[in-house]
Amino acid sequence: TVAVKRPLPPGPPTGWFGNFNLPSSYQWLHYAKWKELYGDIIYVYVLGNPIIVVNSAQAAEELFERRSRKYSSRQVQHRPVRTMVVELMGWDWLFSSMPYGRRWKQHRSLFRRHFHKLLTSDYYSVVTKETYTTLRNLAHSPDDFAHHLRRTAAAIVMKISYGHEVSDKGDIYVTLADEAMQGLGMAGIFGTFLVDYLPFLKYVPARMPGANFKRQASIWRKKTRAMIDQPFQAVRERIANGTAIPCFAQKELEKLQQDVNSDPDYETIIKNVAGISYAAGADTTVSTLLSFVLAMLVHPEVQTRAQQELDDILAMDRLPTFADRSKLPFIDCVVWECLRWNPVLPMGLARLVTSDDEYNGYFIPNGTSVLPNVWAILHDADVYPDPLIFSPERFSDQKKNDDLGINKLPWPAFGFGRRMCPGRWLAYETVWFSIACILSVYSIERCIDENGLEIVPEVAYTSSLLSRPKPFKCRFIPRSERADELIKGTAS
Ligand code: HEM
Repeated sequence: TVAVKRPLPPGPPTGWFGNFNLPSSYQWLHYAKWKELYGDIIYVYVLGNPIIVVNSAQAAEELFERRSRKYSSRQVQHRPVRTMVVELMGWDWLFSSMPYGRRWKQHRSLFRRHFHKLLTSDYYSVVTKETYTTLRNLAHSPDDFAHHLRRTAAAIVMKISYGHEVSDKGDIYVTLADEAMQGLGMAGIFGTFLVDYLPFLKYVPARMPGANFKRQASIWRKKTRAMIDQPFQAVRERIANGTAIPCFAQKELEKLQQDVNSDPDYETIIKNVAGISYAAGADTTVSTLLSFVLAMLVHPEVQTRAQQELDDILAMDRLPTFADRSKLPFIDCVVWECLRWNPVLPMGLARLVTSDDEYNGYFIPNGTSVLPNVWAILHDADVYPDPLIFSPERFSDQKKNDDLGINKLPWPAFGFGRRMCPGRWLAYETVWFSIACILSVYSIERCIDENGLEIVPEVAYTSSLLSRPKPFKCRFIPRSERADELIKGTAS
């Protein structure tokens, strides 16, 4: 029999030399537009790199979930090489970018052992303490709300991973990690640097004209190493001098010391897993929280409704606890809508197909990079009516939604299948608790201009791999004298 050659999925035509430029900003919006022209899956061939963009939930489910065996890898030794980030900038310890295989599984299973859904209650006390600190910080310097929210997210993961108490300003490890992450944010979208497509460019000497990327990469590389080495080293030292604070790194290191048959590489795995919570967990959580603040300014009616729900349960006399969760369903809807409205990773994290495949009659070649357009999936108007509107109510009657086949919970914000975000339980609880606490004691209000008119901030997001609201201003005002007392009371 003669094999029938299937066509590649449709997509924009590439020039003779494969000289096609992918959109370099707000990719998700471009690809969502292309969906109207080319459909659910789009094929582009850029300088020898086949790329597929997945634009619908249905295609994402089929490929990433049902065919997860083929679609759960990131880069391998060939393409997409992500040469800039992984090889030149030293992010090889990040298991979110590891190829599917034994090494990734070792990392992921160690991570899961500490961040499993059933274990999130272990972290309630850390989340509560750090959120309370934020409530007080918001009273002292409300204009710095973005900084305070960031501190909460950073402090929670640093405490859990390293037992490190984050200081309010200029924390040593947070500063190190932020500097390293800045480079990742800039280089993180596949194809930002030409060297991603043409890996041999990595051999270009750094002195050469045009080799700016190499000089930049070596500066970033030092920061990347410091971020992963220094806080871990501090835990090792504390164990050695008997002052260890309970945390992920301490527990695993002590276990390792008692295990005579351990794999010598295991300490590296512990170190890598400790480092990833900050890399993957801090900015993602902050972005979601900033989306929440922005949404409250643009949709004050949502804030009123959420506060009504909180007041009915708490009578404005106490702060919420995790035990109140089941009685505050609207706060859950707000969290889901924050995750959907402007997803933190609008293009998810790229995957790699590890053998030839076929989808809907189209051929998908081995080695194709697969980019999930999470933004398009969560803004499909057939599934999320009025997708651009922030409307938590859409999630309030899941039974009715299921019957109508609409408003599915936006899990794609956390990715898909075997590589889905393993930190999602902690992330969700952190965001939920912050929102519940903030709204129970603060009113988030618009600033007033010189003519006494309210300023409605623009809903504008950055176009980086990790998208966050562009800076905006607002006011955090304690809702009452009792609210003020509750905020002060968190210090005790
Ligand atoms: C609202 C906050 C968060 C969002 C929206 C988010 C979203 C995501 C997404 C979209 C992925 C890629 C999944 C895929 O390829 O299908 C991912 C991966 C990952 N996330 Fe999160 N995340 C958040 C918070 C966290 C936190 C707090 C942690 C750690 C404590 C974390 C740890 C990870 C790790 C380790 C991976 C890599 C998984 C792998 O490749 O196997 N995330 N996250």
